[in-house]
Amino acid sequence: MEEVTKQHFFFHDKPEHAGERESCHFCQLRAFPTHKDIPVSIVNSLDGAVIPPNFRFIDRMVLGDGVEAAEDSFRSGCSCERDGDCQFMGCHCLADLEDMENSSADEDGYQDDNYGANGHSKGKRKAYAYHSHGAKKGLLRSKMLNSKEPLYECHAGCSCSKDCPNRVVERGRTIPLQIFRTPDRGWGVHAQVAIKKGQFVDRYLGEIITSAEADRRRAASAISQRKDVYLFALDKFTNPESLDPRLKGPPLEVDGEFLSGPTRFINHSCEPNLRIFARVGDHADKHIHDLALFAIREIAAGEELTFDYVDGVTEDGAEMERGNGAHMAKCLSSSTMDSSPQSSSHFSSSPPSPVALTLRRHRRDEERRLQEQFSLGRPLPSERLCGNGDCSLRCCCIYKTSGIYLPLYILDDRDESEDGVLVKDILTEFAYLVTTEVWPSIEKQSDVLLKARSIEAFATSPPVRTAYLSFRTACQKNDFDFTAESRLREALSSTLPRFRDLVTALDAAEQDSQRTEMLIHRHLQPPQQPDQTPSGKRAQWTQESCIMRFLLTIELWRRHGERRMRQRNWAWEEPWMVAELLSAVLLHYWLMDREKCFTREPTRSSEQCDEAWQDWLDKYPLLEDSRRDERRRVKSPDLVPKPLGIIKGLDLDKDIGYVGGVGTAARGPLWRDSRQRHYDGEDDGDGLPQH
Ligand SMILES: C[S@@+](CC[C@H](N)C(=O)[O-])C[C@H]1O[C@@H](n2cnc3c(N)ncnc32)[C@H](O)[C@@H]1O
Repeated sequence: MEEVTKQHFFFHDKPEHAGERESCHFCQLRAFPTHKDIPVSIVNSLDGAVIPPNFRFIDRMVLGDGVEAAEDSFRSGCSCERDGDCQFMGCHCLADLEDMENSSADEDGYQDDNYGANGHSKGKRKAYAYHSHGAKKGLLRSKMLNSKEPLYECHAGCSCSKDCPNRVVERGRTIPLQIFRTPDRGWGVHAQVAIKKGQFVDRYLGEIITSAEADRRRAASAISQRKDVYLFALDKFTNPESLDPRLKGPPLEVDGEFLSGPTRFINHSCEPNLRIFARVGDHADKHIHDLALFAIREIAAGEELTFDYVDGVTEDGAEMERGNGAHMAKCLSSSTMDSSPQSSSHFSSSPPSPVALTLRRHRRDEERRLQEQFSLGRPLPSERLCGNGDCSLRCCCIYKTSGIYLPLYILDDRDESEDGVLVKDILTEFAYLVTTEVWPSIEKQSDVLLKARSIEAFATSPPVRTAYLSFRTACQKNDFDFTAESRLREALSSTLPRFRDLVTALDAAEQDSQRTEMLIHRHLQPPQQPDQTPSGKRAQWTQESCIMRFLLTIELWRRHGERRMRQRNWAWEEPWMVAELLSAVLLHYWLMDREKCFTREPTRSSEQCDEAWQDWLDKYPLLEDSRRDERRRVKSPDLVPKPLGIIKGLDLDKDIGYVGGVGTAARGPLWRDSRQRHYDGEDDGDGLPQH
């Protein structure tokens, strides 16, 4: 404290610091209630520069004209009985969190208290972002540090106490900070105490202004590029499809140039030690979310604090893995490197504002690209499997591949299977053989190719991959033993009749949205099983319900694609055919998985999902409504699959994969029955073979 006061006098003593005396930044800082215990100090031992006289320190966000917080009637908080309950999925504040289905442990070796070593749930699922006990208590978990997920915290509207473990940002800065004069980059910030990896440092404060006002200020600024480094868009939840008009965009921005806290003086680095996170308290205020800075590694006392102003987004719009060499090269090349010996090599010597401008452009391009994806058949994030856009059930949100419902993993193809067979050939061959099995009546080779191509497009699409990962996770969590192929075949074969009936029921309910929604919800969720609980029931997955969920999920996606003319060849005529084909897809994925054809990549950002969609849309362009166009497109060389049998050395039925249909163990696949009936001229009434 004493030292801080000396620095204060150091400033004020000299005549050239008259400006500081007049605006007295230090008086402002001293006025903060926290100043005694966790002061912010200002020190300049290099030159006569003072903090700009028109700058004012603030300790909370200031709402500019036209910016409003949510009305009280929209506010809500959790009603957890004990503070400890605010760490679990049941806490209302965590309701928007991605379901950490696959994530009971993170790379810190962190394991949920309520999960056994094998990851089986013993009770409630822990979901909040911070470590809850031990030396790391209150620090952000590594899983979060590496992600771009927002932080959802408890807040004033909650029933928990101020000591609730999920109020880290709300409790505020705990580290004394010092604004100091750097030799080459104006002011910078350091702490005279060590900071732990995952520790909250402070919020980036400023005036929250409308996007129009931000544009006006940019234009008015003599050097508008410079202005950009103080403006941060609050766009974490911006979504053109949002039902909330405040989140549709363009987003509000925080201007820290004239009103801000000490973090406004933190410089940019390509090798930062801090990262900025969106933090939400009351969900009604997502449009004015906080920007919270956390340490992403251990920081020594006195080390300058820095963050990457563009956080890994490069000029060409790609998001690169942090710490990766390419990211570093791009980050550095976007500004001139200062090679002077006294400056550390990771600081660029010129302001990174051109990158910030590029980022803005990149965001606009990104939005355009997304709109194009939606127009080509990617489902809108607002679409739900059950068809009700207001439905908030997690199971209905598989199309939402950004924000809080970003899948935790992406299923990617390896180049080769364990036995050295090209994975892309396996999928192409699968689609081709299924086509010739199921539709033997298609005679023209070009029509067979077209049909096969559409089956391949369906089977390799992102929603089918996501559904398979959920299936696999559920099987593992519930100890369903499908290690023997025969077991999965048996389970599939006994599920088929019910699934076929469900498809028939969905067809019948086509005009009745309520009944459709009810049918879908019933089959996407675990069924209720008798139990000792007070209600006498407990939701519990069974083998059959897991299979039903997979089949129904991809069936709804098939219907979606068909409706949107994504692939009109996804019209598969009859319920039994749908049931058989979708079962064949599941069995095929399972077999390919067993042969190590896939990798499971942790999702780092929504851009990764966008990429997966883009790859798929590029590979399977939208078929136009006219046959003529389909033919023309399918003739393009990269669209024509290899003709049957030319994939040398690959015999799917024997080596890997599966094309034979599921049906019943005794009678074989349903399509064989149907073909038989077709040849015999037989008709068994409903056109369905009996199981
Ligand atoms: C948000 S301010 C940071 C505080 C600033 N140094 C100051 O004195 O006010 C951003 C400005 O700091 C400077 N700056 C930040 N990081 C820099 C870096 N790595 N190299 C050079 N200048 C940097 C640029 O002038 C930039 O416009």
